[in-house]
Amino acid sequence: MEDTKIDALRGRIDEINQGLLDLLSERAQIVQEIGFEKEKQGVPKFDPMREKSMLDALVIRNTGPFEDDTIRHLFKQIFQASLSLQQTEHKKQLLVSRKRQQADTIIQLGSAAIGGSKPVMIAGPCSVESYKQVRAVAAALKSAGVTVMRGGAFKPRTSPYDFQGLGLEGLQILKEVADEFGLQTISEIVDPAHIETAGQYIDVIQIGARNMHNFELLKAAGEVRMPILLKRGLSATIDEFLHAAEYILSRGNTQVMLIERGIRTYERATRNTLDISAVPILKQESHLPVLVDVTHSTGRKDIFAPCAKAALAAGADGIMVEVHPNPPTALSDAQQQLTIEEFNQFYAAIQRSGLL
Ligand SMILES: O=C(O)C(=O)C[C@]1(C(=O)O)C=C[C@@H](O)C=C1
Repeated sequence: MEDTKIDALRGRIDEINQGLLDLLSERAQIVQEIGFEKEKQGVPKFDPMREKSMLDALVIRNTGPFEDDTIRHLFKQIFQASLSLQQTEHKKQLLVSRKRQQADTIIQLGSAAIGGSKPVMIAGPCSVESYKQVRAVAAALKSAGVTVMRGGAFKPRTSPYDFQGLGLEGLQILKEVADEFGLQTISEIVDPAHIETAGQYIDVIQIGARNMHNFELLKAAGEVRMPILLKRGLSATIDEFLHAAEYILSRGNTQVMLIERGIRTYERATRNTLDISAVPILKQESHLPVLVDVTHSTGRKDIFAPCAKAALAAGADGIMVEVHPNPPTALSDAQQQLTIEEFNQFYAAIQRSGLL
């Protein structure tokens, strides 16, 4: 007898659930429309004042049996779900989003197609120190078959007393050596005023981890029509990283490569923590090429090779590593740069793995 009563009540609850679901879905569609409108007008999605006035109106009309606080809590959940619906829609609209562009972006750098079917190796000294030093690395890369060289001319360092780079002279050295060996070059630019002129000397502008949130620099990088290598900020979430890339694409420069370089965590066994999961997530969420910098993420030569293999196995489009003819004398990152011989061994090990 009792069971029949519960069954009947449950039957009514099932009907109410259906009614609530229909209403929630209808509400969600309206929320999406508001979201599109806000997107067009550039208005923030979250509107705490509107939420507060809705909650106040609801508790005034609340006749129980739920407490006012419970009503507030339940509706706050609905608002939160609505907000994240608007944000998911917003993400799909991003130019960097895989939802917006299915096909992989491929960046042609001489003979290397970054983001194409074959991953690439990018190597070079941390800092450009002299013509002789860069030339020695370039010759080694050339004979190993590596065609893209990195080298820092402007060096944003933690301490203002550390070597700050050769600046323009460093870019000139890179150009001279790249022309001689037929290499493509990547170098960091830190000042929006240098973005225009960088194209005369280098093939790819790098925006460093410390500048990932420098929006004026990102905007300037969006104005040029040359490839940009954007490093993930030290404490940047994947979402923030993608939005930084969006700044560049939104200005019309679609040639952007992302590079995971380790994030700051409590772990001290490595210089930073290589966020390997960022690789497949970025590949899923975005059509842009994704590279991994094994030098800065780990800071440990002894684990470069396994970490590079892990990155490639996770879907990375390339690896970046630092090489110096004589690391102990290097003006920056002396501890973590490979000698030319170590680089050759490292590169051979990666090639033997069949991942590159
Ligand atoms: O009214 C809005 O502006 C909405 O975006 C809708 C809505 C809601 O779910 O009612 C969603 C998020 C905002 O924080 C406020 C309200």
